[in-house]
This record gives sequence, C-alpha cells and structure tokens, in this order.
Amino acid sequence: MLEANAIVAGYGAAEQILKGASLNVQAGELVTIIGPNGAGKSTLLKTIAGLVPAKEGKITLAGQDVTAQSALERAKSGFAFVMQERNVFGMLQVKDNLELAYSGPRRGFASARDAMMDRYPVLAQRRHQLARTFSGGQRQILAMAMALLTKPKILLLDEPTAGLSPKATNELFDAIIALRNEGMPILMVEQHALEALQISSRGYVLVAGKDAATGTGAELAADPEIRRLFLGG
Ligand SMILES: Nc1ncnc2c1ncn2[C@@H]1O[C@H](COP(=O)(O)OP(=O)(O)OP(=O)(O)O)[C@@H](O)[C@H]1O
Repeated sequence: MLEANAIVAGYGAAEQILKGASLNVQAGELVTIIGPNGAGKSTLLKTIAGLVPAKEGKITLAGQDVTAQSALERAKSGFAFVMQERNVFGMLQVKDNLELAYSGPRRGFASARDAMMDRYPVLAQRRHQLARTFSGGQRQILAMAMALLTKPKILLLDEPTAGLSPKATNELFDAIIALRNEGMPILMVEQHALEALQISSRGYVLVAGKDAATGTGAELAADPEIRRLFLGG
C-alpha cells in the first residue's frame, strides 16, 4: 500500500534528519515506528505526507509514485495525516469541522457525517460545541473522524495519545484497534511504544534517521535488546 524508500530529508540547509530511511505498509496493516527522541519519527511521517520535502528517495502509494506531489495532491491521492497538534479548527463547531474535512460529492455529505457520528457518539452529543472546548481525547477523535471523512487509502497518526489521560489513551487505542480490524492501513508514531507494538502487525525502529530494525509488533515487543533500549526495560 505504502512504500518509502531510502528517504533523505531535513529542515532547511541544516544537517539531514532522515538519512536513508525505508519502510512499507501492506494492505490492512497497522505499522508503528518507534525509536529514541529526535530520531526523526515525526519527520518521516511529515515527509511521507508531503509536508517536509524529500531530498532523496521515493514514496509510492498503492503503486502510484507520489514523490513529486505536494501535500494537497497527496491528500487527494489517499493520504490522511492526523498531526499531533492543531489538527482541528478550534473556533468552529464539531459539525462544521466535519463538513470542512469531507471531500466527497455534496449529496453524500449528510450520510457520511451521520455515519461518523454513529461511529463516534461523542461527536453527535457535542455536534454544536466549539472544537476548542473539547478535551484532548475528544479532539483526537474529532481529528480522526475528519481524516476518515476523506476516505483515505492510509491513515498517518503522529503520537495520537500525546498528553492524554490514561482513560482517554485507552479509548483512543480502542478506536485505532477498531480501524485496524476493519482493514484500514495505518502508519503511526506513538509514545506508548510497547502498547503500540502489541496491537501492531509490524514495527520499525528508527535510529538517527535510519530504519535500524523491523519485525512483527510481537517480535519487537519481546526482543530484550529493543525492550532495554527503546521500551523502558
Ligand atoms: N520544524 C523543524 N525545524 C528544524 N528542526 C526540526 C523541526 N522539526 C523537528 N526538527 C528536528 O528534527 C529532529 C527530529 O525531530 P522529530 O520530531 O522528527 O523526531 P522524533 O523521532 O519524532 O522525536 P520525538 O520522539 O522527540 O518526537 C530533531 O532534532 C528536531 O529538533
């Protein structure tokens, strides 16, 4: 579904952050990227989404080369990126956030919105509330619903549980598991690395801008060296 090959990228003229990182996500897979702080995990997601330009390497989505596409073109090609912050329009009501995100034909909006509100009842209960009044967990659910309304081929999630309470974290993990079970391809960076690997088909360990190890989620979660170095022992 997604293939990123030998990606080199960074910010401005400074030293590159990504130094030849490669990964792939097959149809129906949930794939998690773990690694130390500053390894370039978020940068890799941003490069795949087209928000940071790749200086070298190739990115394909469902067989289509998207390397030269802008972020907007990539969104149209089927990427949906839930950024870590500022991922909803705080000054707008929930229902208007959903309407802005929807990209299908006009006549299909009401049913798509209602289906999303059935999936995430908090959005129906609070449809007239301004998004900025939402808790962190509610905001992430809204951001995910907005991403899903674009009918993506793959969902990119950047630290979806950052700053959330344990309860909200569990609820968000449940929402991610539900999407995985429906076969939605997902690539995520997640601070709860062990828990994320345990629900993932596969994982990649990114170190200093390169994919240093890969395996099934269960293999990486059980590897003593990876546990010691990257999963808090
Ligand atoms: N907009 C930016 N401009 C310049 N440097 C940046 C920018 N964003 C990130 N960086 C730098 O790029 C490097 C990699 O950051 P990135 O956020 O991709 O790492 P990460 O692996 O996701 O880390 P963390 O787990 O701490 O979020 C860091 O040194 C960071 O300071």
